[in-house]
Amino acid sequence: MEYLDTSHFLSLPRPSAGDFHAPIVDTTTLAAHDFDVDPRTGFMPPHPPVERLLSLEGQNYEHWEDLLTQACAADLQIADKEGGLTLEEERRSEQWRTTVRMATPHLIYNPFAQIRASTSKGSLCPRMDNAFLHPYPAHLLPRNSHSSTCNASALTSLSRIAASPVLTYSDDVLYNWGIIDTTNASSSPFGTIDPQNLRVLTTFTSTPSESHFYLTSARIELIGVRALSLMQSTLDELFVGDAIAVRRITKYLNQLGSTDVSGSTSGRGIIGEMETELNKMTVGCDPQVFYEQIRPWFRGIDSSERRWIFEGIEMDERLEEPTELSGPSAGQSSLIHALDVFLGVEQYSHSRTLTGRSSITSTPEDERPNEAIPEASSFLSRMQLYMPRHHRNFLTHLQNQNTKRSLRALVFDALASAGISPTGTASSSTSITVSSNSSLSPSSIIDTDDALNLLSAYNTAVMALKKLRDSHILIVTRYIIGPAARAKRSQQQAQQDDEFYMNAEGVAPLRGSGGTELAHFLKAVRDGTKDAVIAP
Ligand code: HEM
Repeated sequence: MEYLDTSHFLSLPRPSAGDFHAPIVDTTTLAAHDFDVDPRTGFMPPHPPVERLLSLEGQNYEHWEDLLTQACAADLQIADKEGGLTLEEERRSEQWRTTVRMATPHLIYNPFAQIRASTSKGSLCPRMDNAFLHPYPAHLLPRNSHSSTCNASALTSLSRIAASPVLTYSDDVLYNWGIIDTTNASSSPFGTIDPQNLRVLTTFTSTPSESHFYLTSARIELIGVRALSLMQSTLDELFVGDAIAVRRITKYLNQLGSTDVSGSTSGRGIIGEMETELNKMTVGCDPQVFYEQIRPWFRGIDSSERRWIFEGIEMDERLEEPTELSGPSAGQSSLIHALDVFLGVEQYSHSRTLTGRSSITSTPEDERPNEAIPEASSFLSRMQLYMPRHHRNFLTHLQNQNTKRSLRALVFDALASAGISPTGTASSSTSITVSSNSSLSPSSIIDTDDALNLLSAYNTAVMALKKLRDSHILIVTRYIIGPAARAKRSQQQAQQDDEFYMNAEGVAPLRGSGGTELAHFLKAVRDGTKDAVIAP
């Protein structure tokens, strides 16, 4: 590279974790691996994450691993569990915290190295934070608050790269798996990892329900690999933008969303397969176990009832108390967001106004911290902070592609080209006036059938996504809203009709681990998805 001028784009450094906020143009190629998206495993790493990180770049992580192993062995319990902690449980959790306090001043935690290793190992420190935090009994807490063990250097560095010091979806799902039968590691018909051959590495509760909860998401990620591949093919065809491209894109969209697809393993489109897998949550994850034992471990600052305290923060004046720390949520999955962006649905489903937070709870403007992404960001933008950096870049890239050549614009342009207005009225002339910024190539003429087929395939894919969200709402109802309502109104008979709870009055707004007022938020996202359907 020495012969290139320093201002040549190939000479520009690739943005590193530390340069996240630096104004450097990302000149990396558009190859999938630059975004840590593997053609066989998508957002999951192609190889099983290392189970025990001993050292990385000359730094020893064995002590951190030991502390985590000790936390698992101590069978730590959530402090505000039903009936509270027993004295023995309290003693065990305090003993472990003391070990952490004594050890951490001597342990170096380098989040930069950790994040570079993220494709092979989920972050240790965030999982430790949650283990430190949630078993803390109220009467032992300073100022009756939670406390976190994130040390000074970790907080400084993490805030610079806008990564979360608490647990994220990628820690729980993307980098928290191993293979059950290693002789059968790639037996999937699609040449990816067999979704049924996965096991979970670390859980908080050691319950099969918690493992099943993570594995369901992991399996959905693996099904989604084929969706990513169709997106890639569609983007290639969008670049061509002629009549053949329109027909090919129609085929790809049918594979994505149709209910009757030849060659599909389930007879459903890929989004339908993802929905089927989502519904299998009920097969191995018990709603009551989830609500009472698992979910409390996922609380973030914005879904906690108690304020968090960051031990040691006062020892470094450069540190600011984080205000944006949501708990892990599949809302942090890049896959569903990618589908939203690709289909051009996100402007409806995740509009800027859809923050997931009520006006009552949002921080007044003059008290807002100076963050890269402001408090009033949409849920989608906020959740991107919790994604691995390359995946976040992938979504940004997809969004940038949309401003140049969007699938949704192609549907409108193909209809216009065929003389059909999106409201269904055929124009008197079938001649085409291709505007200079049309998604179609200048000499392309799209006939009526092709345009209508494209419209139908597009709408079907959007409706498949809406249907996935319908099922998700039912899952959330079964796993959170129902148990919460039952807990609150235990004297009343459990209501059979799940949808009832979504509409029930008098039930205080429940918060998701992403900090949203979940019932209102999820319905708004689902309805927004439906609004993206283009009327034929
Ligand atoms: C027991 C299972 C599940 C529960 C209880 C649950 C709960 C929630 C909640 C409460 C939210 C609102 C955001 C927040 O505050 O966290 C949410 C959002 C979300 N969840 Fe789940 N979830 C579950 C499983 C899944 C799975 C397996 C997926 C993968 C497809 C998923 C995908 C999403 C997405 C994409 C969002 C963002 C909203 C949207 O775009 O529709 N969830 N989830």
